[in-house]
Amino acid sequence: METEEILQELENVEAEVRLVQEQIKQLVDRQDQLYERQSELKSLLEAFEASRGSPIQYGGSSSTAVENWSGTFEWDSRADDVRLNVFGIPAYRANQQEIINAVLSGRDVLVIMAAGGGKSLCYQLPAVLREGIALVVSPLLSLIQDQVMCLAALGIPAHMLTSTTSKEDEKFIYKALEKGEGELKMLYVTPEKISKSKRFMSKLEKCHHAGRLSLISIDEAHCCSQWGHDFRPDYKNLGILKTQFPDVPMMALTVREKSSVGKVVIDEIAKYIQESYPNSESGIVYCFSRKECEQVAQELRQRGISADYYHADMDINAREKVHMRWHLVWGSTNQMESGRAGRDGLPSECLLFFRPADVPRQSSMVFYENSGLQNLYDIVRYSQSKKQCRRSTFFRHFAEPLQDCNGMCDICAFSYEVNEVDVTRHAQCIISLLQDIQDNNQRLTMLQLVDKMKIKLKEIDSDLKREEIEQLVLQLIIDRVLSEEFQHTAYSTNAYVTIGPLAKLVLQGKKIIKLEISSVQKNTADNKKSTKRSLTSSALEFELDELRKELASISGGILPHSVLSSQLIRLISARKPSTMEEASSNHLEKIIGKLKTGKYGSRILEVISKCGNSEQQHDNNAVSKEEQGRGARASKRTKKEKAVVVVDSSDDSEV
Ligand SMILES: Nc1ncnc2c1ncn2[C@@H]1O[C@H](COP(=O)(O)OP(=O)(O)OP(=O)(O)O)[C@@H](O)[C@H]1O
Ligand SMILES: [Mg+2]
Repeated sequence: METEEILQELENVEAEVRLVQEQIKQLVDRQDQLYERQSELKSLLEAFEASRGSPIQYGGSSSTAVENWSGTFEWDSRADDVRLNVFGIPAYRANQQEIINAVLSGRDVLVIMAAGGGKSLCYQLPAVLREGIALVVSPLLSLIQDQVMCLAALGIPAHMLTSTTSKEDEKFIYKALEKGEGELKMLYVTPEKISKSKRFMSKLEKCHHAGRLSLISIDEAHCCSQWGHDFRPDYKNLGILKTQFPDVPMMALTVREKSSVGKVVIDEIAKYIQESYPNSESGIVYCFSRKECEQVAQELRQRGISADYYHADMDINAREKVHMRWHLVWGSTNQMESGRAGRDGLPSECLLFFRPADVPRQSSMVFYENSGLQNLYDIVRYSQSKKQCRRSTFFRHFAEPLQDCNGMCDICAFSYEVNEVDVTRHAQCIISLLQDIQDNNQRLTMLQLVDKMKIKLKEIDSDLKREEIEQLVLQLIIDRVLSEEFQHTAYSTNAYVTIGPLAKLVLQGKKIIKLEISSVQKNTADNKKSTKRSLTSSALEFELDELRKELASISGGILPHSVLSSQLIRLISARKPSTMEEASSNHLEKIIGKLKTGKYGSRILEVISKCGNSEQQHDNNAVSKEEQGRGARASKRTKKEKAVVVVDSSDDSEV
């Protein structure tokens, strides 16, 4: 062989070695990811077993014994006292007490709870009750600051050790860890601190060695998943904490995607059917998919409603059987054509359950249809509107002469108090966030964008609720400030949110964005009292909201919801306590606890009495509004004679 030939072949062989090495690296990475996903799925299964109370058999071994954490424990009264009188929280939400009991019993706990579900209390309350210092790992500075400020406002000595911590604070913290000097109950760090700072880890070891490390909590634990959009490499190294401190109870907390058929919606539908149609009238309910039909029909049967499902995948005999027995049938269809009820000309009722999170599911199915997206966005505008009479929208859409609605739609029948809130700066925030994401060649689905905005909006001191952020993103899409972009994968089509043609006008302040927010729950027509309460409470709620903003700024810049949560505002408005302490059964301390009563009680009572005086005024208005609404509803309800159709939408081909 000539030298050239040898050299040539050597070059080819080396090039191939490099290629094979690259492929091996990719396969090893892929293997890591798969191992990661495997352990995630196993822990999700265990959590699911725990929540169902029965082990799930699958390929791997699984036999999780589920202890009963909702029993009584020696710390119950202390925990109740701290929950009410320190955190100002009147009652536990679902699963919180069980989680807290498991942690206080020294167990490691994986908490999978919906966004806004109340995960923080699950580690903050045990931290207060246990001796020593609780360590909390959280991925975002803004989240850490928010929690440390809230805790400080409650008198709980909490500190953060991050890149922004001053030398002096750092010294104080290290002394508290190492020697137990100074007041430190909760220490918040970012995952980087654990994986990069040897000095910190040595202090933490000394703290543990002295028996002062009470609890370790990993918040936003989904950041350890390489599959998620929030993946944080430093989260992958947090396992070191369990290795180093095996006897310290450890919690990982994350957010479960809301189930495709929310339990809350099912409860609402069941309640509506049982209350509105108690005499077993028949009706049809349309769902988004065949799977949801089966799911929801089953859920309703569990609530005592005789329901069955009916869709194109069933064989003809099964369909025939269900059709003959028709009482309440779930049809699978698309949601957009709601309102097919009453085609026989008789009075009927139609209920459309709409939530913004449904839209990406729909848009990824219709985007390639001729004017599919436009039709969908028209329905979204119709569903989101809190001011536009629903029937007039239909008349206009079908170019029919406008007729008087006479209270036949919810907008005309119930008097919402709708505020048009200027959310231009929120919109600008969303656009710049998307700009950053796109500059990093990333993309966000609507729900991922909402998750990120929830955190970001706290920085601009906005307490827009999650559903209002979802509503805003949708409105920006409809107004072409944002757009949807679709990408096919092997299994599905994903809808992403990108910057739209009119974004620039918003950034330049040339386009104002307003959001319709109904500040008053629609006042049910059940009785004058509830109308009075809802109208009066709207004024009282508004005043209390103003008060919490004022008190928050006085108390050193904590966030308004740390002074009074929206739920506490609603409770106070509903109960209108007249005294602070035990003088009467309905006293403020019972609602917001000792600490908040001591700090804010007199101001709150002042606002209640001020609003109470103007209540008379509201009464008169409320009664007259109620009479009008009641009259309209009366005429509508008497008109309903026969079968009820509770329709989510319709598609003849499948029913
Ligand atoms: N049992 C309760 N009753 C009333 N309010 C509660 C309760 N538990 C928590 N909260 C309040 O609910 C709000 C959300 O709680 P928290 O921030 O802990 O939710 P989260 O589950 O961490 O949400 P996210 O997933 O968005 O981080 C807070 O204002 C908190 O004070
Ligand atoms: Mg949280």
